[in-house]
Amino acid sequence: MAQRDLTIRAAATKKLSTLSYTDTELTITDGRVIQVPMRQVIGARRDARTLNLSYIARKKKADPMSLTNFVGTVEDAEDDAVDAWIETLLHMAYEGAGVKRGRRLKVIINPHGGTKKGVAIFNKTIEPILRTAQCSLDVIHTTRGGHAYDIAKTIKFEYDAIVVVSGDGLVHEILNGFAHHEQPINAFRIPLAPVPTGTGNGLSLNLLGMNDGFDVSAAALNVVKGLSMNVDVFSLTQNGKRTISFMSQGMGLIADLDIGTEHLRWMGEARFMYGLLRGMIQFKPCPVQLSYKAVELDKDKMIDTLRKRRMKDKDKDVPAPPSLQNSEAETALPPLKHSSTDNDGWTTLEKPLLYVFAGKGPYVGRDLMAFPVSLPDDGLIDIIAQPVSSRSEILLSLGGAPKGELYWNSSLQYIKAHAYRVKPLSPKGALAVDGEIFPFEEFQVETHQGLATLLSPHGYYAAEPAPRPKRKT
Ligand SMILES: Nc1ncnc2c1ncn2[C@@H]1O[C@H](COP(=O)(O)OP(=O)(O)OP(=O)(O)O)[C@@H](O)[C@H]1O
Repeated sequence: MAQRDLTIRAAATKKLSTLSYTDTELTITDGRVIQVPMRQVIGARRDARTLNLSYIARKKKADPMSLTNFVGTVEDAEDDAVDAWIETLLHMAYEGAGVKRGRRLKVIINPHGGTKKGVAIFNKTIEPILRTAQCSLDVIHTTRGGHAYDIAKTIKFEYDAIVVVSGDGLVHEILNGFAHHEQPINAFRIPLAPVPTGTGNGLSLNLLGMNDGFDVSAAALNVVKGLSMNVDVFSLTQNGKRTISFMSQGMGLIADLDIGTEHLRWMGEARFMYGLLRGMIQFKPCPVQLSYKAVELDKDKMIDTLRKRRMKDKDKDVPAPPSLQNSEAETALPPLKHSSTDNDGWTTLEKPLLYVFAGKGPYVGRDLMAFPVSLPDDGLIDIIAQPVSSRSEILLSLGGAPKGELYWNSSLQYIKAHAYRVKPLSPKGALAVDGEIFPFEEFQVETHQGLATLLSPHGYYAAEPAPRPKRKT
């Protein structure tokens, strides 16, 4: 058993400091007491008598996370004892939590994503964290649209994860590249870890939560320490062409938020709120017919299922990482289960609609928790369909959209389904798939349970649905 306490003289303060740890926490005591959850410890090394501890933490409560190094001279232990102390600490910080040390990473950076700061953020903040964690890096900057698709299509099975320094658009490209890989199932087993530097960073929000969703150091920590989480993805078939979608398909008002505001990219996230207000002023109905193969329509039951599942996930031991290689027979992309003429068990909604939005993962952006009861791997797609109602009711419901209060709007239909189909009733309209513009033409969507893999700090989506609002008396 390694010695649990070390005394070092801190280089910064020259004070004597005690270092100790439990299974879950590293504690540094030098007058102050600094407690660092073991999950946030990423490195420890000894150079002669100097000990260097590295962890990701906030300096002050309101600060973003950052890489912190605690350096000092060992006072009370032989080199061998210090090395054993370091090894036990690192074992608890990594293997003890089911995480491999020194991950091999493919890093794909879109220099043009969002406000074009991806490269600078990677160099200044992300790379030092990954290097401190002894990760090996194979970095590529995309040079054009479609580049990430090509990289994913031919990716070799030699990486523990792909780090996507960009927005949701690049994730969409990578998953579609996997679908055209010669071994698609094995390609989908490579975990993706987003670092939010795009305009739309819904995936980061879903994995890291509202507090950390835009924190690039928290995203880097997820790259180093995240656990594999299987997630459903969708096949969207339109005019015989099959596209993989991982996040959302939006029509009507909701699509206008995304694609009607492309030219306002400079606004950053504010562009979605602008799109929303503009859409509310126009208040155009969405000319589509929606049909779906439903599994659940009861909002209370969906909340209940989410709660039970969350409790199970929190109790779970460290999950075994999914194996990267499948047998030959299992490597083909799953065939489609639902034809475009399939009507058995399908329902058609015969109401004029203001918008239809379907997807996976609670958040689509900071301003909108559209699918609060979404589960990563239930094999279902969550669909919201808003029948035309009064402008004031819609505005009121959108007011609570960041917290998912939209869900409780009584006129909003919330459907969990295996598949759905949309037929446009007019040639004019907008369709956004994972935030990208698609032709406004008939399409069908079905789910593939647990096909893709993400790195996650929790093993579930980091979002808490708003409770049912109390009725006014
Ligand atoms: N070097 C490049 N030059 C121009 N476009 C690129 C380049 N690399 C990738 N792209 C394209 O940029 C698009 C946007 O990517 P991404 O989602 O990462 O950023 P974003 O700012 O969030 O954009 P969006 O809001 O459109 O999703 C992708 O469709 C991708 O094809």
